[in-house]
Amino acid sequence: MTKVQLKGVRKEFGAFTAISQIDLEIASGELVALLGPSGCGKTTTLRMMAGLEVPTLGQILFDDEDVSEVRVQDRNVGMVFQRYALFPHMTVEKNVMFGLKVRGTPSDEIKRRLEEILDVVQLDQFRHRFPAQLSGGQMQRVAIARTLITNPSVLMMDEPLANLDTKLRGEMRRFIRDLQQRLGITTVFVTHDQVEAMELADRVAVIFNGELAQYDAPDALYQRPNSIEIADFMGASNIFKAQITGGIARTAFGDLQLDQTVCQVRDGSGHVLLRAEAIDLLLSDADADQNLIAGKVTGREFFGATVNYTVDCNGEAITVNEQSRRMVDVGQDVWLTIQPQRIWVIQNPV
Ligand SMILES: Nc1ncnc2c1ncn2[C@@H]1O[C@H](COP(=O)(O)OP(=O)(O)OP(=O)(O)O)[C@@H](O)[C@H]1O
Repeated sequence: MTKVQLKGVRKEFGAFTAISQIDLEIASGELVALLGPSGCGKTTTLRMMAGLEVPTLGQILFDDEDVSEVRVQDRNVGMVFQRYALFPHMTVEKNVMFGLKVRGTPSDEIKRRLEEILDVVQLDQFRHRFPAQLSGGQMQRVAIARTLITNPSVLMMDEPLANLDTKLRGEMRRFIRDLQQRLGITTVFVTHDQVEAMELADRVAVIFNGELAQYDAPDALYQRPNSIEIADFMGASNIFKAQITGGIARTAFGDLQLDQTVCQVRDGSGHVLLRAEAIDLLLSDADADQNLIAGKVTGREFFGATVNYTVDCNGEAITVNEQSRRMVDVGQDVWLTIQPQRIWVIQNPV
């Protein structure tokens, strides 16, 4: 298990700066997702960790040792890409063994590792098949096995599930998470999918425009984003302007009592973030005595297990998400309520 650190890392391609400066520490055995929109610099960051790109400035350390100048083949990292890059003319087991063969590993050692790894990735029954005879998920498991058999100290995955359909992606996420936890291998995973990052990672590094915008555990990132851009990127639908005065947020639809142990606010302007699933929708105002907002349902989207309501509250459209145990009709007058500790405030800089 290896600890990975990036210290003041910058990457320029000619006159273009892809990464302005990144400091990041990945603990030994941790799974970290690099998350961000297309072109933000995720792959460049991963490639620098792997040794496929040399940083223009800064250092990359593996277990406190500077590896910035160490070549990719000497860094002992395992790479898995979106495209599986399997050898089409080789069977599963030949593909998996390939890395050890070219290293000249003794054949009995290769055989022992092969059995171990085919068992780990549950590919034993497919060992004599060719890549064309496998599903996308199976091919990706071969690609992972081929990397793991070389015993890398760090596993690096660049959008490995991007080619798979939604259901298979879900299965593969659980597979990768299980595998990573069983092996305890330090893993860096590039994705532009927020849900994937949150489901898989111990911590998520959000990269915007070549900078680390936030580095946190998934729940912290989701509940307590440190900017509106991050809140938006993490799928928040209810972000409203507010004026903060004495622990109260004044909004266009009314005053909201805040919990100052959750967000230490000072007086000034900013935005409140109300998670759609944290809001209760009431048909009468008798059930709540604080943070009560009057409104009218103007839209309903049914997703099966859950339903989204759009509620007009004094001209602001608030989204409420609840389980679809009941259905509230469009046009119905309602009240919304939210507990102070579920409100997050993003303040404008002074
Ligand atoms: N070899 C290169 N030469 C010049 N510019 C490059 C090179 N590699 C990457 N870039 C640029 O650096 C920026 C970051 O690219 P990178 O591939 O790291 O982004 P990304 O976040 O992984 O995006 P995506 O999700 O689309 O793969 C992009 O603007 C890209 O065009």
